[in-house]
Amino acid sequence: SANQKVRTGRSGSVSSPPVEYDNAEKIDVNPPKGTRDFPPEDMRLRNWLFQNFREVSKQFGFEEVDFPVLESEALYIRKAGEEIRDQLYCFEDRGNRRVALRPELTPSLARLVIQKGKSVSLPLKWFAIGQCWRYERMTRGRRREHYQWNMDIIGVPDVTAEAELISSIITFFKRIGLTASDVGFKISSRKVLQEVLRCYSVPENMFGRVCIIIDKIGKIPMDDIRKDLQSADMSDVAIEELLQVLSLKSLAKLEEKLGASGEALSDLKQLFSLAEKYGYSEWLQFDASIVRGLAYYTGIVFEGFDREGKLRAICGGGRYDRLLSTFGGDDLPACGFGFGDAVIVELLKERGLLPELNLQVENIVCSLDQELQGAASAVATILREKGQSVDLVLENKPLKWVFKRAARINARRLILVGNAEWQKGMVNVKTLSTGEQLEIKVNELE
Ligand SMILES: CC(=O)Nc1cnc2ccccc2c1
Repeated sequence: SANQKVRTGRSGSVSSPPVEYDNAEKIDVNPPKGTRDFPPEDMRLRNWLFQNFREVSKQFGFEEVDFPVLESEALYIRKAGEEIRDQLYCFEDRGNRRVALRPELTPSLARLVIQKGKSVSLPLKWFAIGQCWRYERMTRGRRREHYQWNMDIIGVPDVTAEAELISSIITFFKRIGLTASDVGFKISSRKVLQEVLRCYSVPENMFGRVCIIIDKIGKIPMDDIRKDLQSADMSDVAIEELLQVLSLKSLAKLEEKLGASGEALSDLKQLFSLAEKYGYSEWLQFDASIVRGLAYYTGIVFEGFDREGKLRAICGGGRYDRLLSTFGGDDLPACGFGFGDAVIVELLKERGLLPELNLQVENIVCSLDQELQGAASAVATILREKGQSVDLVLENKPLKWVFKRAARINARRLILVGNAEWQKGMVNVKTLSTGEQLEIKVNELE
């Protein structure tokens, strides 16, 4: 804008020092493209969602962890052609470091596990709720940030860990009113893919890339999928065989295809039998086409979906036994999931399950004349020290205004501090729902 003195700072990608804004111009009061504010009513819903995430995590014995939203870009540079890489919110900071706003939480968790090294006893059961970022050309008008709930188990090689993680998500779904007829989980294992690729002697280092290509099935035309697979050194025969295996929806059919000896089948059989014991079999189905879009998964993968098929995946996760060594650490068996804050809210809206969350203040306290303002604040303090919430009227307002505010903030009681009563050490307490009015000694307020 005219008032903005553009400094002839250094050009290029190095982030330039802030420019001077002359605030005579009106600033844009909307948040940056693709981001959201959380005014009170939205913040109540977000807090309700996160409270449920937290309580389930606690119920499963997980400890909360957190990491910086800003990480070294190096954490996310994987060469498998992931979408998350194309959309990395990365830049060079003023110390010329390549940094990125985190697109996911798992790499930070892996970094912290390596940093903690031998000083932590396994298994680790950690959870985090954090804002994640992507930089998309706004042509797609999609959001550039969302919050993710992550739960990870580090140090357990068996599928008992995956079974426990799925159980925690089902517990969450049940808490917010969703049942197995609303949502389900598609389960597979990347070892299915691995066993097929080995049959056709596709080099191991193509594994991550092939997974990312397969994850695009249903999102881009099949011809492009085939072309991408050819560019990943796969023969046409191997491609057709792979696509055939990926269309399988029963473990019996998979066994016919791969034989009973592979790890893929034994992992899946064990997981489905554990599901039986947990009592959540009806929530799961085998679906060989599920690979998930992150290169580092190595075993079981799963995603939560809405059975009406209108929405994108609700959550997703899997085993990633090799991630730590890609950061130079010693490998540890690991599995986890990410659960975003967007699709779940769309689903709850669809199902009419959004909770009614109103501001609720117990008391509104106001003085009936100027010189009693101090008395009113003393009454507010007494109530607060008893653990009650108080909205103290801070200006000299007419009673009509006070009643209107009391209704808007949904106060249970109106406490009026008036001269005559105050002389007797009393206040006037009005229960707003019934209109009942009492004179009560200040020190008998509860
Ligand atoms: C539906 C939605 O908001 N998705 C979303 C929004 N922001 C992200 C940011 C980083 C990574 C994934 C993201 C995914």
